[in-house]
Amino acid sequence: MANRNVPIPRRQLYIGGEWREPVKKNRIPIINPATEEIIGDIPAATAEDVDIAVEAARKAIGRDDWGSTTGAQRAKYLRAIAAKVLEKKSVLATLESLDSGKTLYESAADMDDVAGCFEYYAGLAEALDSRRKTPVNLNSDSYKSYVLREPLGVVGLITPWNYPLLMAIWKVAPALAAGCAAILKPSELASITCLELGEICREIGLPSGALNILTGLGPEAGGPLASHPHVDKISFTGSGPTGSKIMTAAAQLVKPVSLELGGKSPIVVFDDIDNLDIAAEWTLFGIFANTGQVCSATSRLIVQENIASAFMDRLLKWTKNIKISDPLEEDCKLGPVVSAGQYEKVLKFISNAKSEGATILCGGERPQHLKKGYYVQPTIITDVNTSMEIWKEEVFGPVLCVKTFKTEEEAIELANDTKYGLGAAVMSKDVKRCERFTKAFQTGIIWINCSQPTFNQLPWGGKKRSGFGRDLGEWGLENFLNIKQVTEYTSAEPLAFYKSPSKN
Ligand SMILES: NC(=O)C1=CN([C@@H]2O[C@H](COP(=O)(O)OP(=O)(O)OC[C@H]3O[C@@H](n4cnc5c(N)ncnc54)[C@H](O)[C@@H]3O)[C@@H](O)[C@H]2O)C=CC1
Ligand SMILES: C[N+](C)(C)CCCC(=O)O
Ligand code: NA
Repeated sequence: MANRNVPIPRRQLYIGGEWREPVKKNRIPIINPATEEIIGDIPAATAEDVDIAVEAARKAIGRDDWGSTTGAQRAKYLRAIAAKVLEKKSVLATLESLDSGKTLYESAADMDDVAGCFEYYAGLAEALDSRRKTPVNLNSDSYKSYVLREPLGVVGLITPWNYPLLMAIWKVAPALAAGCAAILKPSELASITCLELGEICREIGLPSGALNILTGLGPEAGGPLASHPHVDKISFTGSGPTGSKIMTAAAQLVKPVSLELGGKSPIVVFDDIDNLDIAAEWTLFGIFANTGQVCSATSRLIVQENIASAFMDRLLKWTKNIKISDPLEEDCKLGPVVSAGQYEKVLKFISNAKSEGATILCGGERPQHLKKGYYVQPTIITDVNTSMEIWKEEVFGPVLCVKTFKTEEEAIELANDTKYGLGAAVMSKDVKRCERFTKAFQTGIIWINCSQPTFNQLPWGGKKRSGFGRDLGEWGLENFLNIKQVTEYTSAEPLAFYKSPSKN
């Protein structure tokens, strides 16, 4: 077992390059979901602190040490942060697991991804220097033009608890690469590693105010950020209802938002797959990785009828093999869900499915051997119909629901039978069929013969109620740029639109 005695640092808000006590001095307890124990606390920001942080961010943009940097200069900061994250990887990963219940293996992988994301956007920041000013040919003798890509300004980044540091970095790295000054508001359920990012920024000497970190409750800290008149954009990842509130607040000021909001993604398995075990493992990974707390989790299995019984048999055998334990134990593959609230919510979804007539094929309860902690067994639910809650609503827990199909048309209809549109997976060795599904799936992310692999280079986001806008890739950077056209009149001739007074 990893060292669970890693001390939990007691931090303040990170504003203007310094640790600063919240104006109202409130703090929120940190709960370890594996033990239900309070292991520390985080500062709770309110509107007063948001004002101070926005001011610090605006100052940073006005100062040469941040506001006049080239992409290449900012890339140096991003690379220094990446190196620090790797240097502190083992402590950061342990803190992430203690705070969120994520398995240590997954937390460590997240820290590699965090460093990789900073490195990736360091490259894009450098490349931005040659793209900063693009001449545009107007086919005109009288006008000359160019287009500038500039930092958008002060941006608010509101992020969830399921990948606490990684989801923050998907926004922080491109925002800093673009030259924005950012205010990060992580989830109150898991903020430790985001506060440690503040310490890293201090250590590497990131110019003050370029990144500010405000922990606190959603309505008290996130709300004032979303409605702040001097915040130029909000980028949000989290639940649909909160996304809707943020969009409403931002709409009052016509503030742009990008929203990445959950899903109910399908995985369609065809009878032509060569290997049931390979497909079964991807299906498992698609719903039980991170204990199912993944916005893109493929939580609806749609399997061809003639292989359904064989496939479900394999799936059950694989599921029985998942080690459920304290997330710091070696080989743990399923930890607790993040909080008491999430635990109650997941169990309620399961009991509602039962009362609506579905069958709990496996799991559905707390594991016998774990008396404390917010643990839920990996759960597979069959005899599901499309009017059931379990088919329609995002559980955000280790719960897979299953339906069978006969024809391709039926599979597509089932796959798209959702208000969400984030991800979708198809498992088949028929290349043409996979192409047909790629076109038919109404989502922003398509996985063929896999589920969940994610790369910094690729756009991440959805359609329908899964939101709009894209994180990652060049699209992630564009989120934080203002496109400015500059047009110059170069002719010596007058405009000659009005009657000239000199001719009176
Ligand atoms: N799509 C995704 O990646 C995620 C989906 N969820 C889903 O959402 C459900 C609820 O989880 P929560 O932690 O409550 O998610 P949430 O969407 O409420 O929280 C996400 C972030 O928004 C902030 N927030 C909350 N209310 C706000 C407001 N009025 N104004 C501004 N910011 C606000 C939170 O403090 C947090 O930083 C989960 O059970 C899960 O189903 C949760 C986290 C991530
Ligand atoms: C793809 N993965 C699992 C690394 C990240 C998913 C992001 C999310 O849940 O919002
Ligand atoms: Na926690």
